[in-house]
Amino acid sequence: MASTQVWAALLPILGFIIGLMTRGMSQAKFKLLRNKIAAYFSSYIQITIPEYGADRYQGRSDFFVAIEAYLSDSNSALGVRKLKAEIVSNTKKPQVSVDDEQEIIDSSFHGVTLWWYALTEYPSSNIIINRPGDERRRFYRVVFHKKFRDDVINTFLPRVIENGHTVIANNRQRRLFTNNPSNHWGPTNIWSHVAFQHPANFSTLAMDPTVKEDIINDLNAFKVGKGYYADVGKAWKRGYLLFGPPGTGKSTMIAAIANELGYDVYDLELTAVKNNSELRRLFIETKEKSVIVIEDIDCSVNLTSNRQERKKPSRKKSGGDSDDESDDGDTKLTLSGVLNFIDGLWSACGGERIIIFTTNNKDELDPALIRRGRMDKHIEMSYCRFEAFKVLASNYLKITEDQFFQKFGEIHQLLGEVDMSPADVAEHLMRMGKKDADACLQALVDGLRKAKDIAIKEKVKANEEVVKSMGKEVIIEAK
Ligand SMILES: Nc1ncnc2c1ncn2[C@@H]1O[C@H](COP(=O)(O)OP(=O)(O)OP(=O)(O)O)[C@@H](O)[C@H]1O
Ligand SMILES: [Mg+2]
Repeated sequence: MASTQVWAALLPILGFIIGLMTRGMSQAKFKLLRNKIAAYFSSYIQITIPEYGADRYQGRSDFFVAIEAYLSDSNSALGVRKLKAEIVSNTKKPQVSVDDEQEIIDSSFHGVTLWWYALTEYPSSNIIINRPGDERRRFYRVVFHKKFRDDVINTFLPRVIENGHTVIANNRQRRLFTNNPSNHWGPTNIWSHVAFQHPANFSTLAMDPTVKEDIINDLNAFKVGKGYYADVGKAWKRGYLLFGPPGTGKSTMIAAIANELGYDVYDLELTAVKNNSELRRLFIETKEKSVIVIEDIDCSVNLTSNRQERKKPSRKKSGGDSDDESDDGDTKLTLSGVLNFIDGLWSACGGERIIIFTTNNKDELDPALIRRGRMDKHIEMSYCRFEAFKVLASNYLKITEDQFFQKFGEIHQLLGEVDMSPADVAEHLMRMGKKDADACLQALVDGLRKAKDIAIKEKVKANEEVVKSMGKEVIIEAK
């Protein structure tokens, strides 16, 4: 009762103070102050996320940046009138975010109402300003009822961070990295990069449509598979082995995979890697959401013989071949180092990586390198058959089977008899110097006929040589 009387006496004084404080204040600022006071007296709590931590040199807080991205994309932000746009390095378009002093009402979390504020403070004390921007403190503040405290902290805020990261990933200019030889490493330039702008995608990739669909499903399941991988206790990564003759689309497929997933690409040149520890360091420096590629793995380094040499001595441990470091691992790149790279303990750091090997000679690879679990999916890129040709015809000439029924029939038959790579077929379909689509198709028919003649002649010659050598054997046996 006594406290009620005290409040009754204090309220007019409080009203007077608020009146004084808000005199001449803009409506937005008044709203902020009102909410601050409400939060203070009511059962609402607030969490503040500053742009920089105690050490400004560590850069902007990841949490702050994620909230900025989350709010720029959230439906709740649609009602906000004041936005700001900046060109941030490594982004494809201007990054739009909510401007300072704005209030956003967010009810995306099971209908719970949360209020977000984008705020800036200018410290009044005389501080020493070292860098432009140091004179102000920006932060986000989220206010909500205290009964949702645990849900907000344990579920909502982690979701905000995740959604924010997704928005940032979608807006960022993707990069193609390549490793520098170790004698060029400075403090940071272990990988160099350029913007990744390869136009390949799955709709323009010519291959068996069922295999293509299977790969797309596999990739999409991988992308959303974080929980699944955690449940089954596996690192969140997947290995693909692409094999097939030259010009069948292995490199094109890598670009299509990176574009499909929206990942960066790390093109790892093994010949520039001196030893196993260098390889491990390169791996640690890769970021998640990336495709790590080793092209022509059979030609890169002599990994097969390495393993065979190492099989002979008895020092091979019994626990498998991925975790034993050979003595020469400090001076050389060994198979053990590459196996560790793919699925050793280090490979689990970060997660969300696709590792791709390509080769023209799958049979020459060491089985340990490509066993399931390391290279989970083996994809054969084969010579161009009719289904693949139809995709190329549509890509290059914008034509379908109904328009050139007869020519398509002839090509169908020839592609069943002749092994021609999609790269060669594509070359015939290029319009360079040809009058129209019909001329391109005719060029392809001619090319296929010629390839067929050559193949027949080679077969006849090979048969003759077999007969000749058999004849020699018969004579030797008769002797
Ligand atoms: N399956 C395909 N679909 C669409 N285009 C293809 C396909 N295969 C090859 N091409 C075309 O041929 C060119 C060469 O293909 P790519 O470099 O992907 O072959 P590759 O299998 O990586 O060859 P290599 O084994 O020599 O590295 C590409 O630029 C692409 O235009
Ligand atoms: Mg290639």
